[in-house]
Amino acid sequence: MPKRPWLEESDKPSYQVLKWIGGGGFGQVFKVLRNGQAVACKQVQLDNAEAALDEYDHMRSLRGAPHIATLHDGLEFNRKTSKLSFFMDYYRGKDLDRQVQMLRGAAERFTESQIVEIGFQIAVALEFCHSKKILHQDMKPMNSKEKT
Ligand SMILES: Nc1ncnc2c1ncn2[C@@H]1O[C@H](COP(=O)(O)OP(=O)(O)OP(=O)(O)O)[C@@H](O)[C@H]1O
Repeated sequence: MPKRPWLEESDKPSYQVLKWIGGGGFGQVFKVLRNGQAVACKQVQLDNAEAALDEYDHMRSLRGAPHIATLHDGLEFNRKTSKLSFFMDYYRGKDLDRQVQMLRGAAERFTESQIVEIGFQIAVALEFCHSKKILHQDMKPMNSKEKT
């Protein structure tokens, strides 16, 4: 397990899972209650520890970036489940993929000004990443959420 000074090892998580949000091959995202606050928790298996630590480091350097979820302090490794967890601001609402599906189902579409606003926000966020020499590499509608 690669060492990081801020890595906390424990048998007992510091949070309570409220619901599963989604996930891909690499990790799963949950809405959790931590320190009395609802936050998003990304959980990754130990096999993907290097990638998870990289994502954590990148998110640390993106703190304060416009339109990017802010990372919270604390990276936890649970010895019992062999899972790494890190935390960020939780965004309610549907991801862009789901919104498009719903609009399509109702034979509707985003308006031109909505498309411009969404595209602009994504471009601003990516520009910030690039200014920190970070490439997203997995930009897709499912990874974009509406701020409600
Ligand atoms: N901070 C957050 N608040 C609310 N929902 C989130 C947050 N971060 C991610 N999600 C949602 O959780 C789901 C999974 O996110 P994740 O970033 O793990 O996606 P992925 O890229 O598909 O997975 P992987 O990185 O494992 O390939 C997506 O639907 C995403 O919109």
